[in-house]
Formats: sequence, C-alpha cells, structure tokens
Amino acid sequence: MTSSTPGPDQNLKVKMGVNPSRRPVRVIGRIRGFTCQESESFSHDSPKPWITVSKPEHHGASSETTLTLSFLDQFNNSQKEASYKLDYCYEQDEDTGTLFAREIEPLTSDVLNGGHASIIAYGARGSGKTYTIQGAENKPGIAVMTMTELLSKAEETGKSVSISIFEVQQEHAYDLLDPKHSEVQVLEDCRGKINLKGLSKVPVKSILEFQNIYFSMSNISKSAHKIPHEHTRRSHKCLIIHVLAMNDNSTPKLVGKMNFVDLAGYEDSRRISRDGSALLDRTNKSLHTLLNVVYALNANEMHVPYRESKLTHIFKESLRGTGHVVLLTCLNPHVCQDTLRTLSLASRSCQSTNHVLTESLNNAKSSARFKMLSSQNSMKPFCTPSARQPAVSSLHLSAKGTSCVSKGRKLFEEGKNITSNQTRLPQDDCSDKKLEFVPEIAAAVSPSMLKKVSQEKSIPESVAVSPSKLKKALQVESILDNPSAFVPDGLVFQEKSNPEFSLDPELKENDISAHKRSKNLELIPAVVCEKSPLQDGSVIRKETLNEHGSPPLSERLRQLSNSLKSFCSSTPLHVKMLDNGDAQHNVIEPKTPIFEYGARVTERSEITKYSSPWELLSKRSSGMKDSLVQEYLRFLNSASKEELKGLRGIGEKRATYILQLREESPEPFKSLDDLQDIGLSAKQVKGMMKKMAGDLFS
Ligand SMILES: Nc1ncnc2c1ncn2[C@@H]1O[C@H](COP(=O)(O)OP(=O)(O)OP(=O)(O)O)[C@@H](O)[C@H]1O
Repeated sequence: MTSSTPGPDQNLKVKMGVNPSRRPVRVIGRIRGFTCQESESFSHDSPKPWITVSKPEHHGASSETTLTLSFLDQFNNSQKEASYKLDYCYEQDEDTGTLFAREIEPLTSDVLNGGHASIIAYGARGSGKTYTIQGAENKPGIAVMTMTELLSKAEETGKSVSISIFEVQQEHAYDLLDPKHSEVQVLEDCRGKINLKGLSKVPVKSILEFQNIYFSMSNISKSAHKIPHEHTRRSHKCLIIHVLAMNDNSTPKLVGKMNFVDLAGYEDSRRISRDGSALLDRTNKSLHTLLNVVYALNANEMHVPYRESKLTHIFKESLRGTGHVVLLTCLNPHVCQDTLRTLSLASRSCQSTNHVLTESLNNAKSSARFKMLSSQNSMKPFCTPSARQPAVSSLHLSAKGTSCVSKGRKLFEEGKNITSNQTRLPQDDCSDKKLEFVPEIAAAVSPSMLKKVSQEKSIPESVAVSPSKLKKALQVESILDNPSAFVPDGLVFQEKSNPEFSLDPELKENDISAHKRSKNLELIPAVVCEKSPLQDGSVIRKETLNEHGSPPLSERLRQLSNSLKSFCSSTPLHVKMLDNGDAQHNVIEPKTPIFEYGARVTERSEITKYSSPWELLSKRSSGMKDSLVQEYLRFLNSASKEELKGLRGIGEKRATYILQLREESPEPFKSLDDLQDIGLSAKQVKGMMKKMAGDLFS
C-alpha cells in the first residue's frame, strides 16, 4: 500500500474519534494485515497491492482519505480503477492499537460521562472484523482495549461496568449470556426509548473476567440453539458495555453505553445458491439498512429508517442524537469482489457524492457506462424497500442488461437487492436516482413547460432538477388547468361559490405558491379525490358517508380503486403549451401515448419518452401502492374508534391505543413503520396491505 501519510507520531496526536468531519457518523476503513498463511504463500513474491491509499498531508476538519482500487472487471475482462473517499483509512502497517488510540479512546471519557458510542465493523468475509473488534490470541481487539480503559476510569470515578452480549440472526436477537439463549424482545415506547426485554447484564470487575466471558461467548454462539453453521456464520455479534453509577438510594443507574457490533461478513447473494441467497438477503439487509441509516443521519434527513432492520432498531438510541458512531469498513488486502461492493456502499454512506470513478482502461464503451452508473449512484447507499421508499423497488426498471433490473415485481414485495446479474462492478446497486424519475415527468409535459417550472423553482433546467419536486409542481399545474379531468368516479367536487368543482382556494392565487403548497401531492387522481372533498369544503355523495360523517375506509378504497383503474386505463396526459407560453392558457389534452422503446437518458436529461411499457406500468403501480398506503395512514389518523375496529388486525385495544396516540400527536402515523407502535409486526402490516390491495380487485 502506498500513501502520503504524516508520521505515526503525528497521526497519534490527531484524535480522530471525535468526528472531525462533523458528520454524525464517521466512516473509516481498515485494510487487514496478511495472515501467517498468506505471508508464507508469497514469501518470495509479494502480490502487488490492489488498494492505494492517498491521505491528505494534514488532517483538517474536512480532510478525507481516498482509496483507489485496481481490479479486473470480469464483465469486460478489462483492468479498472475506482476511487472512493472515506473519512480515514488504516493501512496494513497501522495496528489495532493505533486505530484504538485515534478513534475509540477519545470516546471513552464521553461514555463515562453519560454518552453513547457505537463502533460497527463490517466488510467481506475474512476482512478482519473480528480481529479488529475482539482480537486474537495476544492481539487484543478494540473492545478489549476499551474495556481496560473503562474499567480503570470507572474505578477512579466510583462507577461500575457491566456487559451484555447477544447476536442477531435472521432478524431475531438472542441473548448469549443467558444459558437458554432466549430471544430478546425489542420494545420501543412512545418516546422512542428502546428497551431490550430479556437481555442479561453481567457485572465485570476485571479485564480477565471480561475476556473469559467475551471469548467463550463467541464459541457458544456457534453451538447455540443447534443452529446450522451457515446461520451462525451469518449472525451479527453485539457487545454492549454499560457504565453505571450509584443513585442516591444506592441503586445502580445507567450513565453511558458503548456498543461494539461485528456484522456478519458481507457476501454477494448473486453468487449463492437459491436457499443460501434468501438467507443472505436477510443478513445483508442489516448492512443495507445500517448504511441507509448512516446516509440519512449524515444527510440530516427527516426520516431515518431505523426500524427496517432489527439491528438498527436495537441501536436506534445510540445511533441518533448526540452519540458517536464509527463505521469501520474492513477491507481484504487482496482482490475481493465483496470488498469492492462494501467499499462502494461505505463510500456512499460517508457522504452522498463520494464515489468518483477515475479510470477505465481498454474499453471506451464500458467507460461511458461506468461513469453513468457512478453518477446515478451518488445517492442512497442501498435501496431497502420501505413504506417511505415505495418507488425505489419499482422505479429502477431499465432495459435488460443495465443496472437495477427488477422482474416480476409485486406490490408490497419483500426487500431485494435489485441488481443486474450481468453487472459485476461495484456501482451496480440501486439508488434513488434523480435521472430515472425524469422520463415520467417529461412524457407528460412539453420541454418548454419543463423549462418554465425549472425557472420558477429557481433550479437549473438540467438533471439537477429534483424530479419529485418537479413532478409535484407539474401535477398542481395540470390540476389547475383542468381539475375536472381528475375527478374520479363516485366523487363530485362542490365549491361554495362554484357548484361545479372546488380546489384549495390557495392554489388559485398563483402557480408558484400553488407549487409550494402541493407538498403532499403524490398521485394526481388519488390526491385530488381525497384532498379536495375532505379538506377543502367540498362534499362527496351522501350515500358514501357513514354516521360519523366520514366515508368508511372500504368506500374510500373503492373510490381510490376506481380512480386508479381509470387512471391506469386512461392515456397519459400531454400538456400543450400555447405559442405564447402563458401557463394560464395551457390546455390538457388526452392523447394516445407514443412509446419509443430504447430512448435513452442523455447527459442533459433531455428525455421525452418511456423506455418501455414495463417501465410505465411499474411507475404507475408504484404510485398506486403509495396512494393506498397514504390512504390507509390517513384513515388511521382520522377514523373513529368504531371505524378503526372495522380494519383487519385492529380490535378494541388497538383502536383505543390509536386514539390515545392521536391525543398525543395529531398525526401519529406517518409511515407504515409507525404501525409497529401499536404492536403490529412488519409482516402483519405487509399482510394487511396485501389483503387490502387484493380486495380492490375482487
Ligand atoms: N490486521 C491483521 N493482521 C493479521 N492478520 C489478520 C488481521 N486482521 C485479520 N487477520 C486474520 O485474518 C483472518 C480473518 O480475520 P477475521 O476472522 O477477523 O475476519 P472476519 O471479517 O471477522 O471474518 P468473518 O466475516 O468470516 O467473520 C483471521 O485469521 C485473522 O487472524
């Protein structure tokens, strides 16, 4: 490995554990040293390093380390190079002690004073995760070093230390300190506090005692529950060090917490047999969710998908807020496809636009493809389907052989790594791509209108236009021009002053303010039919109202179904601009769609057609799904107790609890994830939604 690093002394002076990049999560790498076997096998002929590390001269607040990986692209059989940026990378000549001194030791004082810290190691199999966290014989890992430090500091300050050890397998957590290895329940109260019900805590007085327990647990984990080796290999090992202080009444009170997570080795499910791949998908899901959480935290996003995996749910409290989080990416010192993949994911979690592809040798065509994929993937690290990301699993449909191909998708399908079997490069994961939204919008409007909206939104006309904002803006624009075109069967709009229809009066003020107020619009017919009659003083037919004055869910779903059916069967809307370009004179005119298959996205996003009918269908199905979910959530947020009890899975107790939640917050259900607050598992929620979607067409 080559680098331009400052000397080790200088390195040690720079305490990096307190995140200098000021992002909530620090993402670092570590290239593992060679094992004795490896060293022996190339004692005469050391392999050429495949990772080159380039560090800045001085570690300033925003300094980053660039890793350049040289590898053979198996798809094209050509040599490639890819560069990734991490917050820092430890090379083979930097030992665990150096990593501890710079990253972890500075966090221990904080933990003793009530802070939370989490160190999460992940990487391909055999990349040195366990070696770094736990250590090997006579080579203590960072958990052991941390315990030594905490025990000595705790003694000085009259505090005590205890530990919990558990593993997460296939979305279930098992207590390894309990001889029965009973399952640990993850409970979350309405304030978001996580309680790990049934998890043992064992007091630790000395480092020897700790090592005895910790190391024996790793062996126990392998034989626990008679679980097949394949399963234990794919479990995540977690250690929590609790720092306790005595209360005035001499009872121990938790002050700080330090978590160490040794994730199961990342393996690409595409290489595994069918059964193994299903197992692996669930194992990898923890990593994907974790990286999405990291991305969301670093990007300061409103929604952080903690509850999409057991692991992130367990550590929710430590990950969010003021806790320190260090994501340790372990890297194999020799060419490894899975290492490429994990690095690619890590780099994107580090910050949204980290991945820069530097060179592509031999093949100009593949170079173009490579760069395009790279630019598209500069968003979220991985698409884990959720209620909040409903479009992701379906939107990334493209021609066979390109990235992110999804076949036979279903509504409410379980999460899958949607990637092409053919694309073997690290950039082939799904991301929330801006570019891929654009054809949908562009197909419905003329280029001049696109331009107009771009200008109004004060954003560039090119691909940088946020498609979702643009889409919403255009929807409002279309509704304004011809609202009656969007009225579904079973609904009539009525305005106090205008007997024909009504829209939010604010929408009429001017187009720009209308765009701004359209934040909640997702699907034109569904939103208009729901929003206008219920919130804007309009009425729906009398027979659809129940005794509480609101339509029952079944009725609203029927309306939704009708509107969606008519929407699907109708032709896309083409918005014609009059020559003078005045938006007020725009007319909406249904036209037979013209598809030009194979139309590609150009550099400046001048796309005007869908690439296939499949893509169109997929996008519309995704909208339907989203609409149904929104409708369901709205019902939960507004229906009476009796109405709620009419829903599958909701009885007297749950209905009462929902009403209580609504007293605390007017809209407690913002995503399907929130249904876990009323004790419904993700599986139950999925079943309910599937049933509801099925009922629409029965
Ligand atoms: N920095 C290092 N120097 C020397 N040997 C190392 C280093 N890191 C790891 N090793 C060795 O590499 C091998 C694999 O390491 P380890 O078991 O920690 O990997 P892992 O990522 O935890 O694997 P898995 O995903 O299968 O759990 C072990 O034999 C370990 O001793």
